[in-house]
Amino acid sequence: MASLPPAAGKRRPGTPTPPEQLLFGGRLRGSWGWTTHELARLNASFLSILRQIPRLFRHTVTLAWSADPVALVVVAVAQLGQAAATAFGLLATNRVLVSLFAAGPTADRVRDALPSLLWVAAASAFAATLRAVSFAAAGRLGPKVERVAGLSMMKEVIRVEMEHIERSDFHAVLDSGQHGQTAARRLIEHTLGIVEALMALLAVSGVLAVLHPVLLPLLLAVVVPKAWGTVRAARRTYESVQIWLEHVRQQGALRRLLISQKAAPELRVHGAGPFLLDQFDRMAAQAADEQTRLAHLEARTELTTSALSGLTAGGTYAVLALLLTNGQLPLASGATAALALTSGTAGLRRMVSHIHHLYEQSLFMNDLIRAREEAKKRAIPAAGVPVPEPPAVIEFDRVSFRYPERATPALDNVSLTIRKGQVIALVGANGSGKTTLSKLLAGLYLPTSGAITWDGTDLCALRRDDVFGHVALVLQDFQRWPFTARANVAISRPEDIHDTTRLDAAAAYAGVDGVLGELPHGWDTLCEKGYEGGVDLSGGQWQRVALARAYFRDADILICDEPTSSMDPAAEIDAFRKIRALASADQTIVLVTHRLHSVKEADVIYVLDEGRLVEQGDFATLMAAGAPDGPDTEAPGTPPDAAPGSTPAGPAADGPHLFRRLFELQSLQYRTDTLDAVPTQRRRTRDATPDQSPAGGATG
Ligand SMILES: Nc1ncnc2c1ncn2[C@@H]1O[C@H](COP(=O)(O)OP(=O)(O)OP(=O)(O)O)[C@@H](O)[C@H]1O
Repeated sequence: MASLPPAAGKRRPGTPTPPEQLLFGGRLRGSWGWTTHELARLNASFLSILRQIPRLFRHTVTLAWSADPVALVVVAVAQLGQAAATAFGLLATNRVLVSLFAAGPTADRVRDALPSLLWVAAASAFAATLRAVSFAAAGRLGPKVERVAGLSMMKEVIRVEMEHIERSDFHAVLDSGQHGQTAARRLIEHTLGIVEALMALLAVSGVLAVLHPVLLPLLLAVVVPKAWGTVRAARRTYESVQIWLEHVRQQGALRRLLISQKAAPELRVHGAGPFLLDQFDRMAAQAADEQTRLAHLEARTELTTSALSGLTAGGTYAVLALLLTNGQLPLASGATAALALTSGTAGLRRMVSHIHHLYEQSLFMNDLIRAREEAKKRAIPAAGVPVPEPPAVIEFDRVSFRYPERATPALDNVSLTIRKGQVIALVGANGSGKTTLSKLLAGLYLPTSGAITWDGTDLCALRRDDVFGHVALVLQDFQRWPFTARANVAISRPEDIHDTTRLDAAAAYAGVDGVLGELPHGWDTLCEKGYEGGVDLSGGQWQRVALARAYFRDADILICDEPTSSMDPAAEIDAFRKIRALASADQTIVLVTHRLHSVKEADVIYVLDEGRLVEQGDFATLMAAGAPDGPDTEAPGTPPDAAPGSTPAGPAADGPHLFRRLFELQSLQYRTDTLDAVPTQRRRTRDATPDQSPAGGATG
């Protein structure tokens, strides 16, 4: 293992360490919106934080009220009661001391002090009971606030238009918002902490004011150095956390990779394991150095603040002594004041710390609110024209679509028609726009220009939930839900999740019944390796599960995007046969595929090229187009200079009559592969029997 780098020392923001630069190209900032808090937190002074307290306080109370008003009232009453009990307890303590310090025999003095002592005990028991009540109510409030805050955001997020979900700027806002969920709970904790400390402080201040007015500023004098120390240490820690944030993130990424199942083969065979471990070790050493640096600084600050605190406390007690010797304060009151000062300074210290944390958490909470509001603005409209029946005709009229942050359109002026019960095939080279077209058809995206109509009504005007209700999807990058087999299939129609008869039918349809039947817990087996009882499926088996899921949805329009790319040839033929069979049951099938042999039976094949629709027709028409003796069907998008009906010397994947060319290319490839396989086979046979080969005979 390579030697470790020298101690990291204090690191300037924005300077990546060598492993960060080597593996991640610098800092791993991504587009996480919450990184914007770095500056906010580093630049905010304690005074500016203090100024925001009323607003934060209002916000927290509103949130808590919406989560559990009863618990909030209980906490408030209990805290007021605690403050009153503390003040009463201190005054009763004062009376105890007055009795004890009075003249006369000790037995009499103790007897005199006894009733006040009982009041002290009662006040302390009352305060303890209220503390427990407040603690229990706050414990009830915290999770509820977290739930309300989280739900309020997620409820909006799951309805955001796809187009916005894919925008990096909006994603950053969502990412920030996620941190606000736990922040909501902490916000409550710190607000309650501040209230509790404030109440205690008010009680103590009241008592001190009653004893002697000069004692109040003394209370502040003791706590100021500690408050300064707390804020300084907290700010230093934040600064360090923020500056080293990416470092920690990268370390986390490396740690996950080192134990990842997916990375395991390359970690071993390519020797990536030791290399990454070395980088990880360097990063860990740098992080440890930073911790050491912080600990040293903290010790220094602690020493300084303790010294200052000691000095101010000394001064305070000197003033107290002066008051006592001058006779301005009775001895008993002096003792009570000492007790009150101790408890007051502890309360003040707690308050300073809570205020700082409250501010920090409020930044995250603000993000949650922003994410919620932004999501609401970008939501799929809930209203629209109802779509009770599946459409007889879906039309694309000069539809173009451009992804956000992309310069060129993914679909360019596409016009086509899909009729109920048809099998439609979308074909074309990689990136030609097939998946995009099928997502527009499903209502996931709306056209940038042009219109998609369902029986004459513009898709944009339809109630989108109804549109989705008529569609089932098997996407190329379908979700492998880390749930049970049951949930994986039934998630397309969750209301029927317990309908095992329908589940079995879906599994049989997709040809995955055998595999699922052998799972250790049947339908309730977890399809996620790495957890107890969890299993993993092969790529082809997962694809069948996705197909079963689409079947289980029982929708009128089935869109299958490369549904068989991981299946073996027999499974693929079987899957296509079954998918096509659905069309005869009045379902409309849209098949996106590169396997051109499997679209022979499609009613219409639409051929896309760089976002444009360049050909359309059934298989026979498309194959005949441009053939030497075939019809001279000029395809949409055929370049004007291309000679109609001309046949190039060999198959090529572009130019006019694209479908025929692609098909011939695939057939030729298949024939070449088959022919290549023969000599290979012969070679293998020959190698296996050297004695029959000439070489084998010569050496034998
Ligand atoms: N989510 C996205 N954001 C930005 N651009 C995208 C997105 N999805 C696709 N594209 C771009 O849009 C174009 C069309 O992509 P699309 O996935 O529709 O093609 P495709 O024909 O389905 O390709 P393939 O055969 O490889 O699946 C491509 O240039 C692609 O890079």
